[in-house]
Formats: sequence, C-alpha cells, structure tokens
Amino acid sequence: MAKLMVQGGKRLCGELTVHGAKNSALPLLAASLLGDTPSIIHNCPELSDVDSSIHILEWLGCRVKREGSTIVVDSSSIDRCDIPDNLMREMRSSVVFLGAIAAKCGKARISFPGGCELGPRPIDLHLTALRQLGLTIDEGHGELDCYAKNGLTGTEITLSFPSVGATENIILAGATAKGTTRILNAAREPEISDLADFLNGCGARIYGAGEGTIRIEGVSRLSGTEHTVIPDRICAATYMAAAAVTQGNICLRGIIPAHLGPVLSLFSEAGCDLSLNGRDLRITAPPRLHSLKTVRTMPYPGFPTDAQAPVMSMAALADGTSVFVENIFESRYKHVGELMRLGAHIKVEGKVAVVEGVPRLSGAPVEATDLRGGAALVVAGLAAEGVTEITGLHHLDRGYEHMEDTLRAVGAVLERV
Ligand SMILES: CC(=O)N[C@H]1[C@@H](OP(=O)(O)OP(=O)(O)OC[C@H]2O[C@@H](n3ccc(=O)[nH]c3=O)[C@H](O)[C@@H]2O)O[C@H](CO)[C@@H](O)[C@@H]1O
Ligand SMILES: C=C(OP(=O)(O)O)C(=O)O
Repeated sequence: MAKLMVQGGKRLCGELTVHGAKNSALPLLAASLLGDTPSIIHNCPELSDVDSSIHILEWLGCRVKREGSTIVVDSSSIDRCDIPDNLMREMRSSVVFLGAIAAKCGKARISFPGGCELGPRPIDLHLTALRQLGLTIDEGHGELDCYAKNGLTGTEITLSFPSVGATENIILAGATAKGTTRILNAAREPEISDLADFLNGCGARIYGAGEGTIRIEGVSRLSGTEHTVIPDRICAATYMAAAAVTQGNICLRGIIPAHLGPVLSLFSEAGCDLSLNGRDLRITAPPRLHSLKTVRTMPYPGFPTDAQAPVMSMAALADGTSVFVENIFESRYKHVGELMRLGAHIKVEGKVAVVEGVPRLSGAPVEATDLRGGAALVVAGLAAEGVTEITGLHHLDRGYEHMEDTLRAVGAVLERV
C-alpha cells in the first residue's frame, strides 16, 4: 500500500503554479461530447478523475488524444449512450455526462455516481430538472434508463438548492434543447461560468452564468472549440494553508484572485500577509497563526466547503479557538479524528467543529478518507514534528496533480513509498 511520508517542520519558500481546476475540467470533458467537430482543452490537470472522464469518453466511442495538459476530444465517432457502473462509481462528475449524452443521443443509460463520501449525495435535483426538460427516466435495479422521444425542450427550472452538478447537467442538456431554458437559484461557482464559456465557444447561447439566474437559448448544433481550464481555487487554498502552517513565504502563480474572495479574507484574518500582483499571489505567514472567528461553508461566493478541511489544519495550530460550520455536506468532518491523532484538539457536534489551537502537532500514521480530508493531513503533516505517514493516497490523486513534486519544489520534505 502506497504511503506518503511527510517530514514536518520545513518552512515552505519559493513559487508554484496552480494547475487547472478538476471541477472545471471534468464537466468540460463531458461538454466536449456535444460538438460535431473536435474540442481542444488546455490546462487539464493530470488527475485520476480526468483519466476516468477520458475512459468514459472512449467507452462512448470518442477519439481522445492527450499531450501534456492538452486534451483533444473528437466525438464524431460516438456510438454508445451508456456508462457502465464501474466507470460511474469512479467519481461524482460521471453524473454530468447524463445531460450531455441525453442531449447528444436522445437517450442514456447510467447508474449512480461515486465521488467523495461526504454523507448522502443524492441526484434528485439533477433528475427532476432533466425530467422537466422532457427526459423520461426509468429507475430500477440501480440503473437509470433515460430517453427523450421528442428531444429535449427548454423550460423554467427552479433549484431548491444551488447544486453545482445539477446546474451543470441542466446547462449541458439545455444548450441544444428546443427553446429557452431558465435556471433560477443556479449555482454561481466559477466552474459554472467556465462551462458556459466553453459551450458559448462551441456556439451555445448561455447568458448569466455566475449569477443566480441563467438563460440558455437552445441552438440546433454545436461545434468544438479551443478552451483553457481555469486555475484550481481549491488547490490554491490548500497550498496557501501549507505555507501558512510552516511559517512559509510562497508565491502562487496563475491564480484568479476574484475566485478566492472569502479564502483570501480568511488567510488575512489568520495573520498572513497577502500581496497580489496580477495573477500571482504571495503569502507570507506569521510566526504563529491567529485563530479564525467562524468559518461557515456556503455556496459560492461564500467560503468553499472543499477548502474547509485544509483550513482546519491551520486552525489546529493557531493561537486560540476557531469555529467551523459545515453547511453543505452532512458528513464532512472525517479528517477530524485523523487530525486528533496528530495532536489537534477538535470537538465536533453536528455541523459545528470547535478547534482549540495547539502550539505543535506531532507526526503519526493517519489515513486519508476523502480528497480534501487527505489534503488537510498533508498540510498538518508539513507542520508536525517528526514523520507523518499518510495512507489512502488514491483520494489525493483525484484532485492534486503531482502533489509531492509541487510541495518538494517549495522546500517540503516528503516522499511516496
Ligand atoms: C465534481 C464537483 O464539481 N464537485 C463539487 C460539487 O459537487 P456536487 O455537484 O456533488 O455538489 P452539489 O452542489 O450538487 O451538492 C451540494 C449539496 O446539495 C445536495 N444535493 C445535490 C444534488 C442533488 O440532486 N440533491 C441534493 O440534495 C448534496 O447532497 C449536497 O448536500 O460541488 C460541491 C459543493 O461546492 C463541491 O464540494 C464538490 O467538490
Ligand atoms: C468533493 C470533491 O469532489 P467530488 O465532488 O468529485 O467528490 C472535492 O473536489 O472536494
């Protein structure tokens, strides 16, 4: 079993480039199905979830070529409209292929998606919305058999929660539906805007992405396009946390500061000095981090749930008590028990975690049980005295490209054995 051995206590200094966003690259790869000419997608990170998306595209009959971080998808040879259960289970984003396949083929057969286990992750909002667009969905034996006899037709859809995945599925299905689709209470995450930008490059007419109401005027055909994936704001937050806990001083290159609003405020509150220069961000950590008042995870533009765990490792070492309220997922504190093995003092009650900062953590064997929880353990391990031995690395490989190399380049001492 692979392990990450992290020798803590090294100050991080230097610069690193933030790779493309997983949560953008995955829906863009699904969207590439819709064009009738090839799409070229730059800045696709090397992640196991990206590999899973490529496997799905190839299964469907697409020709996919990868050169470094550029992926070219030619969907003109698509000859299937189903995704087998083993590919569906590999990641959450397998579910956004549903909207794309249904739009392209008028039918689709899938099962339920995988992804990080953060409590129940139903897809009811996706299915209700797609039904409103005219997709008939028969559920049984763990499968969803979907067909749209008369094609998809635009309509007004109100989401009871601004679900990221459901908003993406509606955009994908609505782009070539007959007539206009309006999404009320749409997710506003930057990854939604990136998807709309990609599809508009293909000839779609999507207006208002990034706002609470999105209007999609269906078009009869889409071409391919050339597009660059936005930088990963959650990786940026994770590497900032790594600098913060090691009294580090690093420059993150290629970020989009506007995507990091509440994250930047939080690092300032912790006493870090932040200096922005265009798309570069320098973070200089204080000798001891300050505690954080209350970190409430919220849909964008609020504080992202995906950054909650790495930031909790900072709070674990801060001077004073910090409070976290996890509002998005029911069970997103699985890293707490592992952080406590490293000496953190944390109490969890329902959606609230109270973190009493300690002056130091000490290395121990720990297990990553989900992607960002694993990232939190790496962050904590970089600060802990001695060696932190992390297992469950497949979770990290879903979301961080060459994490060890990236951290080693800024002075961390860690290796995968
Ligand atoms: C691949 C990807 O982009 N993953 C991100 C996406 O996940 P994902 O798209 O799964 O997240 P959603 O925004 O859909 O989920 C948010 C909340 O809504 C609930 N819900 C969602 C859909 C549904 O049909 N019914 C329902 O009840 C979920 O259980 C959860 O409690 O957004 C999350 C919230 O920012 C991030 O943590 C994930 O990193
Ligand atoms: C929860 C995450 O991913 P997914 O939705 O793919 O499980 C994440 O990126 O933190």
